[in-house]
Amino acid sequence: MSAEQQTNRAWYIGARRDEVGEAAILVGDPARIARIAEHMSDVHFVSEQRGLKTVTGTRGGRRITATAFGMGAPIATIVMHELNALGIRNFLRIGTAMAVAPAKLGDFVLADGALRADGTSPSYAPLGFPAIADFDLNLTLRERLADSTRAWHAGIFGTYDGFYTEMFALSGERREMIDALKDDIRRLGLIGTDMETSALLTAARILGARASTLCVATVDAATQEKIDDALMAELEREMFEIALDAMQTISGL
Ligand SMILES: O=P(O)(O)O[C@H]1O[C@H](CO)[C@@H](O)[C@H]1O
Ligand SMILES: O=c1cc[nH]c(=O)[nH]1
Repeated sequence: MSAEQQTNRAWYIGARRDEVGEAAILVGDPARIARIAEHMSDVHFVSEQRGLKTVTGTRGGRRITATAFGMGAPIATIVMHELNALGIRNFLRIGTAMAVAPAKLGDFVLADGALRADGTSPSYAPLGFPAIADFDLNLTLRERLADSTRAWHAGIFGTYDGFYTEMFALSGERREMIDALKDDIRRLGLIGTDMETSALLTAARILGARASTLCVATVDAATQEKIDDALMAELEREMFEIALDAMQTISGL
């Protein structure tokens, strides 16, 4: 696919071309930007616009940008699209996902692809078009994950727009509907669910970029149990290291 039109300053994230690096890490939570910056040197924080925070820093001699999109596929793809228009061709989303057995709370889950139940990816390509992660990037991530002491799983994610209607039930009535969806998810052998991966993988292919998703499994799909904050903080630091190592290694496109 050909690359999208290029720009020197992105509309929503507000970054100029000289403020971004050669690869990008996309996070949801804006609080992760200051924390990932601690894992890089020579950091530059881009002026925040619309709550979209961006930092660029050096890791292993490469400039890497991290931007926080907040939540959900529409804004995640806007951020990817704008960084791509600034010249970035390598993307990794890192964050959290709901775990589907055999993945357990605290495991890493790597998306080889994703079921497209999001509403944004059809604006990039029809539903028959697969949402597949970049093979080289995932090989690099697999090698790095193999060196970690944590359990990890690679497989297909499911990406959904409705957090309280498709993933996490607050009421008993919703719980029954969501449990029925979870039965399908288990039958299909998905390893995790989130709100962005299928849109990002589809958009990246169309934009001529490579992309993948690496998450910590933070909510158990069957029980709705959540990971505790101390373990999450530890896993987040490990996830930053794995992601930055992979993005400093991967090159080209
Ligand atoms: O990966 P993080 O930023 O934690 O985000 C995850 O949590 C949010 C709510 O489900 C969604 O954006 C989802 O993908
Ligand atoms: O339950 C969860 C946890 C993280 N991310 C999601 O999209 N869902």
